[in-house]
Amino acid sequence: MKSYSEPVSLPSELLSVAEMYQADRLAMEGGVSGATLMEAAGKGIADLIIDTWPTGRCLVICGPGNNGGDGYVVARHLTEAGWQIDLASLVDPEVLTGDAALMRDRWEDDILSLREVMLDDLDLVVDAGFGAGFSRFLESDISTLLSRVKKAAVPVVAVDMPSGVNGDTGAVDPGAIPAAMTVTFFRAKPGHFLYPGRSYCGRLQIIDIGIDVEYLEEIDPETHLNGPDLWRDDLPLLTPEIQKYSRGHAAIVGGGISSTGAARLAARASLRAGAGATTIVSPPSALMIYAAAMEAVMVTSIGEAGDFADWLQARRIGTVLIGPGNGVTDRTREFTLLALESAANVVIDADALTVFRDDPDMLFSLIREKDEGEVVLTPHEAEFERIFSLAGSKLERARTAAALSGAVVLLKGADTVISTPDGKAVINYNAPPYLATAGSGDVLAGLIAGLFSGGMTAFSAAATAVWIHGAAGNMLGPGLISEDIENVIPEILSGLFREL
Ligand SMILES: NC(=O)C1=CN([C@@H]2O[C@H](COP(=O)(O)OP(=O)(O)OC[C@H]3O[C@@H](n4cnc5c(N)ncnc54)[C@H](O)[C@@H]3O)[C@@H](O)[C@H]2O)[C@@H](O)CC1
Ligand SMILES: Nc1ncnc2c1ncn2[C@@H]1O[C@H](COP(=O)(O)OP(=O)(O)O)[C@@H](O)[C@H]1O
Ligand SMILES: [K+]
Repeated sequence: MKSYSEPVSLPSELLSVAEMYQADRLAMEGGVSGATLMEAAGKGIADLIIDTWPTGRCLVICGPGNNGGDGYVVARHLTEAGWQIDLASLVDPEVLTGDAALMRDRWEDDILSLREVMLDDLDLVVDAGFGAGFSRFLESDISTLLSRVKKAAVPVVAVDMPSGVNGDTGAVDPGAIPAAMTVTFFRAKPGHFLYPGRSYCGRLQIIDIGIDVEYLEEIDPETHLNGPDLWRDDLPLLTPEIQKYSRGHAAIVGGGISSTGAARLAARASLRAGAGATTIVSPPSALMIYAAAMEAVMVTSIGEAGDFADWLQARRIGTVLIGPGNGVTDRTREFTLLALESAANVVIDADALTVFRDDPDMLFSLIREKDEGEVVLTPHEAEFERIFSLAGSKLERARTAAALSGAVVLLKGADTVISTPDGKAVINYNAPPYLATAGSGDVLAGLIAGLFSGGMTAFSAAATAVWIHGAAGNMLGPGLISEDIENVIPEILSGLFREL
């Protein structure tokens, strides 16, 4: 199974299953019948198949609902185009109702039962078993058929969702099989982009079936795919009068003598992302290491927590990043609390999250009480688990965590989710697996600090940083190490600024 494919440009709105049904309803109220939508859906899929594969023999698997209805339409159009079609129903076709029953009636050829399905000499399978309406689990006769399809190694085209993949959560039934292509309608769903669902979709195609884009205004979707359209206008623009401190001064709290790399990576990324100045706050014992290693990044030595608070104020620090390589220590904890009490924006990463594992509520109440400045939390799954014990999809967990903590929560991974406390969320999809390398999270945290310093909001800074990080991963490709990432930031930023 191919687990990573190069990103393509797609509409940014993601609709939950309920929002998709709402779009469907609005279209019907607007005068487009359900049968017209279904006909357009099936015809659109058949056209894509005809454009992609040479004419051959295809098995269309039809389920009990409207996803199955789409399957009957695909079968009819492929037949008209000269394909040889076997059509099998997962249920007694008599149980179909509404538009699906209508499309079944327009199918003039045989309908096979599961037992009658032959998989020899097939060129393609169309999976129109279950789509948006899938719930519970795949029954064994269906799983058995799907596993036979998988064994036959025939390419599968999934209608809307691969059967067994949840459109809201990306959860996958053990009986589901990966598609070569998934064709969905109007707008994609979170389950197309959240793992493991994403790796079952193959190439995702979104087709227009006659639902007016104007309905998006009424639906007002809360989830988007991450991309420049969402935050390009927030990028900090430089004017001729600008000077370094008006571009923002970021402080990166550094760790002790044996773990200085993380803060160094973060500090350089912060400068690259646009902080006018960046200073590493070193424990006195490690000062020489930081000082010898850094050029443009400044270094200061602070031992006592009280001195840290005074320094933040005196140097008018706009953004503090704390956590990378800091150690799960009293110092990390005290400095985090002081940063939250200051007027600065705060990015809390790595050890500065873990250090609150026994009393996360204390952290959250300080974040919620913070007068000035915003907060971003950047946990990977294990760190997230330590401070939030939440069940549900990655999207639900990030949303709930943001609401609970009062911070923007950035839950890392191949499908990083970023959510605001009021539930606005993005799913990132441009990050290649080359980024799974030591220190890449430190660079990400530094990018957020730099963008935050430049004046972006917490949500925009987080979303922009994750997208730039992903773009860097794609530019660098195999062999990437975290030190490389900063080198391609200027080129990526130039591209973004050119589009302004
Ligand atoms: N929303 C839209 O705009 C459009 C939707 N269309 C199609 O309609 C689909 C949604 O239709 P439905 O709401 O009928 O949903 P589905 O056809 O995806 O599935 C629902 C049916 O499957 C049954 N079912 C669900 N989980 C099951 C399980 N584990 N085992 C056995 N049976 C199960 C349900 O009882 C119901 O009969 C979409 O995926 C799409 O393919 C298209 O026709 C075009 C327009
Ligand atoms: N398989 C993957 N595909 C894409 N991005 C990934 C993958 N695994 C990790 N990443 C990204 O790499 C970064 C790793 O961060 P983190 O886990 O904090 O590592 P570290 O602590 O070594 O810096 C995160 O931004 C994460 O989203
Ligand atoms: K399907």
